[in-house]
Amino acid sequence: DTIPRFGTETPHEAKLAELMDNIDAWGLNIFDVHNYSQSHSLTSVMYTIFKKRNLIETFRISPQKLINYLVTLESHYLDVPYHCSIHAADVTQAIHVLLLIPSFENTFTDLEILAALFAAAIHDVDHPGVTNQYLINSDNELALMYNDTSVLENHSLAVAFKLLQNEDCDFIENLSDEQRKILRQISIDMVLATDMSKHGAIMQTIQSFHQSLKAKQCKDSNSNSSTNDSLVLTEQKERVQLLREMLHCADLSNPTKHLSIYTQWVDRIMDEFHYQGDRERSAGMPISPMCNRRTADIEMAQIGFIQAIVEPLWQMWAQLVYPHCQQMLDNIDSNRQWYEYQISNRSSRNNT
Ligand SMILES: COc1ccc(-c2ccn(CCC(=O)N3CCOCC3)n2)cc1OC1CCCC1
Ligand SMILES: [Mg+2]
Ligand SMILES: [Zn+2]
Repeated sequence: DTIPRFGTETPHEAKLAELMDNIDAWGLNIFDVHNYSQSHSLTSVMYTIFKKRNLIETFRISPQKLINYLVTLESHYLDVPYHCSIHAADVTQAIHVLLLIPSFENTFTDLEILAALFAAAIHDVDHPGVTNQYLINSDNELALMYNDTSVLENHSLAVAFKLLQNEDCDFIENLSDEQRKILRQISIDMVLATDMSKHGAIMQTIQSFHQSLKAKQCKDSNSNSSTNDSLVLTEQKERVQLLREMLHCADLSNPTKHLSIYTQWVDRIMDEFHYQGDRERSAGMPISPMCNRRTADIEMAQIGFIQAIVEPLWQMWAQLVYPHCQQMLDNIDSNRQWYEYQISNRSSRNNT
C-alpha cells in the first residue's frame, strides 16, 4: 500500500500541504500542523524533512519502517501540556531550519544531520510532565534508575533506542555498524545536553569556541556572497559541540517565535508547572519555583527566563551565524517588551 504524502492519513492533506510549504521557515505554525495531521505533527514533520533532505535515499531507509518508528515514537510522548509530541515536532522543525543557515552549508555530514534530527525528535519522549528535581524529591523510580543524573534525558534516550530494536521500526537497518555507532553517540550527546543543568557549561565554552570558529571561517575567494562563508570544522568533536548547542537553542526557542505561537507555549508550560505544584502541595512537599498557581507571576517569570537564559544564548548563536538569526533576536526583544507592557498595564489597571 502506498504511503501518504506526509506519512499519515489525513482528510486535510491539501491544508497540510499548504502548511508544509513553510517547513523551512521559522514561522511555521506547528499547532496547525498538529491539527491538520490528525495529531501526528511529529510524524508528518520528520517524514517531510527526511524526504526533503533526501535522507531516505542516502541511507536506504524503508519509508514504511520510518513511518512505523515515527508513529510509535509519537505514541510514546505522553498527553502532558508542554512536553508532548508537538514540542518534539517544534524542536525538530527548529533544528531543521537552523541547519539550513548558509553558514552551515558545508559543515555537517549527512550522518550528523540524520543524528541531529533524530535527537530532536526523541529528546523528550515519555516525559511525565514533571521536572528532574521533582522526580528526585519524590523518590521516583526513574531517579533511582539514573542516580539523580539527567534523569528525564537518560530516560528519553533509553525509550527511543528501545523502540528502535523493534524489527519493523528499525529504519536505520541499512546503516553500517560504524554509522549506527556514530548516530547513537551523537544522539546521546545532544539529548543529554538538553538538561538545563548543562546550560552553565554550554554558556562557559560557547564564547571561546565560537571565537575560534570565526577565526577559522573560510572566506572563499571566488564566492561573492555578502554573508559570511560556511563554517568548516575538521574535528567531529567540534561539529558535535555545535550540534549540542543547536539542540539546546531549539529546545529554548519558544521566545524566538511570533507572539501568537510563544504565548501558547507559555500557557502549556505554566499548566505543566502548576500541575506539578499542585502535586507538591498535596504531598506536603515544598512547592518548586514558578510552580505555585496561587502566587504565580507568569509575565515576570517569562521576562526573567528571557533575560537570564534565552537572550544570552541566542545572542551567542546569532553572533556566530551573523547576519542570520536576526529574526529570532527581534522576536525575543518584542516578546519581552510585550510582557513588560502587560505588567505596566496591570499596575495602571490596579490604580484605576
Ligand atoms: C515557554 O516557557 C518556557 C519554555 C521552556 C522552558 C525551559 C527551561 C529549560 N528548558 C529546557 C528543558 C529543561 O531543562 N526543562 C524543561 C522546563 O522545566 C525545567 C526543565 N526549557 C521554560 C519556560 O518557562 C519557564 C516557566 C516560567 C519561566 C521559565
Ligand atoms: Mg527535556
Ligand atoms: Zn524539550
